[in-house]
Parts: sequence; C-alpha cells; structure tokens
Amino acid sequence: MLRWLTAGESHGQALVATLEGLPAGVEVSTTDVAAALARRRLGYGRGARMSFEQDEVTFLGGVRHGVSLGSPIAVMIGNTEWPKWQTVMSADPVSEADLAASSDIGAEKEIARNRPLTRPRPGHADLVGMQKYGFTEARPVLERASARETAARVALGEIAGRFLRQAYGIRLVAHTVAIGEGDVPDDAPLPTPDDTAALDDSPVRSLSEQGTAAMIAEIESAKKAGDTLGGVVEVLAYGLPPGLGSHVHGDRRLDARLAAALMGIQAIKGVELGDGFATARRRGSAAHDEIVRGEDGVIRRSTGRAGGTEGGMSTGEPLRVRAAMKPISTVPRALQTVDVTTGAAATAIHQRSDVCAVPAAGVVAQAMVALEIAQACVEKFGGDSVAETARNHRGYLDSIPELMRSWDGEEWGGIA
Ligand SMILES: Cc1cc2nc3c(=O)[nH]c(=O)nc-3n(C[C@H](O)[C@H](O)[C@H](O)COP(=O)(O)O)c2cc1C
Ligand SMILES: C=C(O[C@@H]1CC(C(=O)O)=C[C@@H](OP(=O)(O)O)[C@H]1O)C(=O)O
Repeated sequence: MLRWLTAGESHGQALVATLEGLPAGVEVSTTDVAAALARRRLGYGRGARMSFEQDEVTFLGGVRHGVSLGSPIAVMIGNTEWPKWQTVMSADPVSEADLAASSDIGAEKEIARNRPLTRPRPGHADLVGMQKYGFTEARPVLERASARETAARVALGEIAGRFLRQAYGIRLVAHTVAIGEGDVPDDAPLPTPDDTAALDDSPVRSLSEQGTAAMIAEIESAKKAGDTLGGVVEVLAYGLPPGLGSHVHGDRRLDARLAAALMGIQAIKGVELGDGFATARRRGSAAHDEIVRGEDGVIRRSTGRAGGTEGGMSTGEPLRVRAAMKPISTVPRALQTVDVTTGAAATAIHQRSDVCAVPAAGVVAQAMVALEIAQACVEKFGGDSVAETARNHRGYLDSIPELMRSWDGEEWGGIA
C-alpha cells in the first residue's frame, strides 16, 4: 500500500512530505524533484511570489545515492520566503518587543505584518476555517489552506511518476484546455509525454497557438480589470495496463479514486473522465468506444471517449481526465465581506496573489494522478523492488489470453 502525507504552512520554514510503500530501486534525485517543482512555478498570470520562491529540496530519508530504499521517503521543501515570516509564523510565542527586535523592515511594519486578518475572503477557507477551528482571525487557517502545499504533492508525484515509468512504462503529461472563456479547440491534437518540454515553454501549458492566444488575452483582460480567473486542465497517462481499479466496490473504482484525488486539490470544483459531461448529451451509439481487432490482431478502441476506464478499471487505452479550477479567490477588486471583530461590512483582505494559476494546477493534477495510479499499481502488482513489481506486471499481462490482448508485444496503451 502506498500512503502519503504532507505538513507545513505557506509561510512556514518548510513543507515536508512523506511517501510510504514505494518499492526499492526507483531512480530519483534532488535535481529531478527540483525540476518538477520549477515546472509548477511556471505560467502566465502567477503572482510575484513565484518569481522569487526557490523551492529548496532536501531528501531527509528513503533515498540513497539516487535510488529509493523501500523505506519511507521524507522530502523537505524549504520556503526561501521564511526569513521574512519567521516572527509571523514562529512556533514559539512572540511579544511585540521580539517583533521589533527581529524585524528586517522596521518595528512598525513588522507589527503591521503580524496584525490579525479579520476580513475573510469569499471563496477561500478563511471564514469557515475560523468557525471550525476556533480562531478569531484568518492567518492560522489560510497558511495551510494555501496552495503552497501543492509543492509537496508535486515532489511526491514526481517520485511516483518515475516509479510508474521505470516499473511499467507508464508516462504522464498535463496541459491546459481552458482559461476563463479562452479555449483550446476541441480538435487540437492531444499532447504526449514527449511534449513536456514544449509545454514548459508555453506561457499557459498548451501546444495550441490559437488556444494560447485566447487564454493569454483572457488573463490580460482579467488582470486589467483587477479580477482573477480559473480554467480547465487535462491529464493524460499512456501505457496503463488493463485492470487497474475494480468494478466490485465504489471505493475501489479507479475513476472514483482519480476524481477524489483531483477534487482534493485546492480550488478544483469539477472532474471529468474522458468526454464526461458531453457524453451525457449523446446517444449510446455515439457515446461508447467500439471494440475492434486491428490488422496486427490486437484489440483496440475506435475512439477514446471514455477516457480509458470502463467499469471502474483502466482499459489499457490512454487515460484522459480533466479538472475544473475556480477563479483565484483573492480578488484584487476585493469582494464584500464582514469584519469579524466589529461585525461591520468590509472588503476582503487582499495581499499579493495569482491572477490565474491554471497552468500550475495542471502540474499538480499530473502529480495527483501519478500518485493514484502508482497506488493502484502497487495494489495490483505488489513487490518490494522495481524488478519484482515489473516481473509481476509482465506475468499478469502474459496471463491474459492472446485473443483478448489489447497490446502488441512489448508495447501497450497506445504509444511506444
Ligand atoms: C496552484 C494554485 C495556486 C493558487 N494560488 C492562489 C492565490 O495566489 N491566491 C488565492 O487566493 N488562491 C489561490 N489558489 C486557490 C486557493 O488555494 C483556493 O481558493 C482555496 O483553497 C479555496 O478553495 P477551495 O474552496 O477549493 O478549498 C491557488 C490554487 C492552486 C491550485
Ligand atoms: C506560494 C504558492 O502559492 C500561493 C497560493 C496562495 C493561496 O492562497 O492558495 C496564495 C499565494 O501565496 P502568497 O499569499 O504568499 O503570495 C500564492 O503564491 C505556491 O504555489 O508555491
């Protein structure tokens, strides 16, 4: 069983993530994780912090000489912002005298930085978090609700992605399909993992020139209007074997687990497998993926509408899943709220913030899908080392009768 947890606050000293149950023998280095984290900082419309936050990566356990040991992995991501926040986020009590003494910006400003945040932002966790956890200001809530935490998930997702590739030949990629009203055309070709570098070079994580122009125009217009945007990202996974997940119980369905994993990302409000909501409007004859035998004797699907799952199990076709992100809730043209200390009408707190973080959300979504698929693979194939689980995977594929195979020789899932 693969288990993972993260800890840490947005302006705390560091984020920490642990991953337990990963087989030994996965090749992964600090540089690999740092590269994945750099990808998450990209994207037109992100706020000032992304230009100076450095994401300092340190493995604290579970990896030796670039190879996983089979023991729990612990990875720490230092916040380079920490020196500015060490009194605000001090684990030990601080007095006003401490604040003044420790300040890099002058006592008055330091005290202002520490002032209680009493005007909760609509759309963020501020108000309900204060109600639930018994706080009278938002800082103790927003520090953990912040999507800074997704850096820790991307670190784990990178490790999971490397495991999937090395053990089973599974590879993933994510791209943006909409920002606000700006869309990638429906008939645009789907990216493959080989397009990752080109997607990194795109300001919005898209290969479509037309879509990119439309999405950038949306971000510029929202920025000018003091507003924010959401959008839709898509994750593709190639090379899945048939049979990950199960039809026998709702909580074992791969589609359900992917939906939960994606909905668990801050600000994600909708998840769609394959053509999802569009399929609901079609007739059955135009909704499903017909089963055909190719000239090579291998079973294939004539379309990819289902997005690679049927009956809660992977079919072996490319997996395609989308997540819808709501607009950033720290809106510069601040929304109406109530000051919880006076009860008076007020405008919501506004610090620096992203205008649009959809491209980054795609990188996070890819990490979550990688973790979920890795979990499903560890369940199905077991094994304590990459070699053992890879052998079990091969044995399972070989056990499927030849006339029922949906892959050819060494390759399956649609791409080499
Ligand atoms: C990558 C990423 C970056 C985000 N950046 C911001 C931000 O700068 N400001 C903000 O208010 N919300 C930001 N959010 C969204 C908040 O984290 C989110 O609004 C908050 O968690 C409440 O959403 P929820 O109701 O889905 O939990 C970001 C989300 C993601 C995934
Ligand atoms: C720090 C990250 O994202 C943050 C997510 C976030 C929020 O409210 O979710 C608010 C912003 O933080 P700050 O208020 O410090 O500028 C974003 O920068 C990150 O992704 O690494």
